[in-house]
Amino acid sequence: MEDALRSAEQRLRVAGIPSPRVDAELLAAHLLGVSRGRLRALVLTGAEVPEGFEALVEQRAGRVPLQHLTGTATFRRVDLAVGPGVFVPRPETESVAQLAIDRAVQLDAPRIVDLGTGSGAIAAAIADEVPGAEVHAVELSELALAWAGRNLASSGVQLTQGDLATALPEQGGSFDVVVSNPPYIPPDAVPVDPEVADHDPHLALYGGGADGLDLPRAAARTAARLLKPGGYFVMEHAEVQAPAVAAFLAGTGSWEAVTTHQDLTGRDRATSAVRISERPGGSTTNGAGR
Ligand SMILES: C[S@@+](CC[C@H](N)C(=O)[O-])C[C@H]1O[C@@H](n2cnc3c(N)ncnc32)[C@H](O)[C@@H]1O
Repeated sequence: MEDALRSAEQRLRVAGIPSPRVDAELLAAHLLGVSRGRLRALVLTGAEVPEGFEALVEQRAGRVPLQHLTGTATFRRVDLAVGPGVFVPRPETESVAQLAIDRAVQLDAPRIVDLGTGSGAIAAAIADEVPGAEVHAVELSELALAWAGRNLASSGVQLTQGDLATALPEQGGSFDVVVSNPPYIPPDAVPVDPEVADHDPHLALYGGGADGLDLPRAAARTAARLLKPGGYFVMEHAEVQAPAVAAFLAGTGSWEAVTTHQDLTGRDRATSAVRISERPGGSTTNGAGR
């Protein structure tokens, strides 16, 4: 098998795959139904290359996402089924989920909503890691909803089809945490990687407006509507959008403690804020007596 893995690695390198050896091993492991660690042990024993391996390598060389070929994406501690029609969850979003989890675990029976849930990644991770949480997830796309339905079936997460701009109209002021990784790419910023440009749904990528921030602004408005005073909002965005996101949150008068957060590579990829309650006279308080 080592020879086949080497030639697959070479084929994938030429095709521009950033991690050719890892991808080759993961494809072989997928076909054999074993972990990558177990695959390495099998390689040492001289095991045969699995049937169908070259065909999968060719598809990967054609820049079909690895996760579409294996049918799985791992997000924090959960394995999610993914494929055509749904956004493949990204490692940087794990840090956004972490922020929501860190807040939620401090609360008794917190109510949390994930706006634009896609595969259900953030909602599933929160349900997995926050005992006693009531988790909701909202998604507009029929195709993504089907994947999320499958991934969230045994999680207890309440999945709703709807627009994040108008989501959960009966539940205003009742959530402790709102988390979102909304579409945020500006219309003129076409993704470079074919895996993204050709395989992630456009509905998952483009945020609307010249700056790509129409949907993030809508998510923030919805978060302000859904959160209790003192509730926590955290949202992913592009690095260059961090100042604009902080500015529009600070400018609404609905938020305090607006904070930019870095991902694991040190880039400004998320912003959080705490909901202030509105008093009749227009002044605000976070509900904590200040
Ligand atoms: C960038 S993807 C993130 C998916 C998932 N939360 C994740 O982090 O992997 C954005 C998601 O928002 C959904 N979406 C786009 N517009 C929406 C809208 N107006 N209302 C609700 N969901 C929307 C897309 O279909 C997509 O699943």
